[in-house]
Amino acid sequence: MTAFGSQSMALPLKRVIMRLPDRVMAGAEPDIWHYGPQFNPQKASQQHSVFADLVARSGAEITWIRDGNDGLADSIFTHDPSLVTNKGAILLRMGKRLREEEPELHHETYRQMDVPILGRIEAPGTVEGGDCVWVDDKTLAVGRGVRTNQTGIEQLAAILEPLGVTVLGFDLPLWHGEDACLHLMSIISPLAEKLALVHMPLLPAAFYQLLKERGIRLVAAPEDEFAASNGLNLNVLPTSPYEIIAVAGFEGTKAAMEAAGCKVSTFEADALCIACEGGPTCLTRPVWRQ
Ligand SMILES: NC(=O)NCCC[C@H](N)C(=O)O
Repeated sequence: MTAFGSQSMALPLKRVIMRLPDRVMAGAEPDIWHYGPQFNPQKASQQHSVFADLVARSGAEITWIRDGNDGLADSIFTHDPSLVTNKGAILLRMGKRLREEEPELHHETYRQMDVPILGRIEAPGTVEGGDCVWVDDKTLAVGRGVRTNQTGIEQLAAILEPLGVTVLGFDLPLWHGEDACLHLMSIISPLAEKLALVHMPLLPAAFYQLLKERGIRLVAAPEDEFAASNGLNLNVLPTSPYEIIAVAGFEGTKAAMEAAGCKVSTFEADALCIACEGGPTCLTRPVWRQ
């Protein structure tokens, strides 16, 4: 069995699931997928390859989902179709209909890795991984919005209850509408156990209060960079506490993380992340953090 277990957002990343964009994004129609004008599949592939090198150089092992011509362009955002706990993986159910086949790809990958399946979200429930944030190893915050609904949150809570994990739902705003992607992870990225980068204006107030109560220090990302990046300045990946991978070009956000003690590596991602509404966190499904 492959080692697994991940009830933290920032412990050293040992293994992730990723998917190559080269074939699955090749024919993607931006209007169908809600991708922006910077979308360019060849450039996206090159940028993904630079990002994958950064992940590999951090010491994390990458398990690749099988490549193919299935046209599931968003399946490169492997953070979303499943969640991994210390007792196994949970197959989620996507709120974006174009993504509904993706949890089965993850199922196949976990079978190959011999990672047990702890449970799955069933219709009419929906939960996307980008809406799930481990506040600590016994508390999972979940954003209730366009992608994740109340039924899904209740199913997730029932699956996690035997592990002693409390699931807390927080309402997200509609922001840019139901076709756009706004996950809870679009407005917070943990940087270390007690440190997180946030876009303060969109944080659910009760979630903000919970973070404060738990002693988590919040680093506010510059608001103009959030607007300029479509929120992707904030979607950063800790490969270890204080070791961060971020999208290039957002110097204020980088400086804010550095001032909080982080070491930040960047990669160009206009055609990949900014165009397709998913950043470094979204491109990885952590399977093992320890
Ligand atoms: N966790 C994330 O924020 N994932 C980003 C997913 C982007 C993808 N284009 C989507 O709309 O689902």
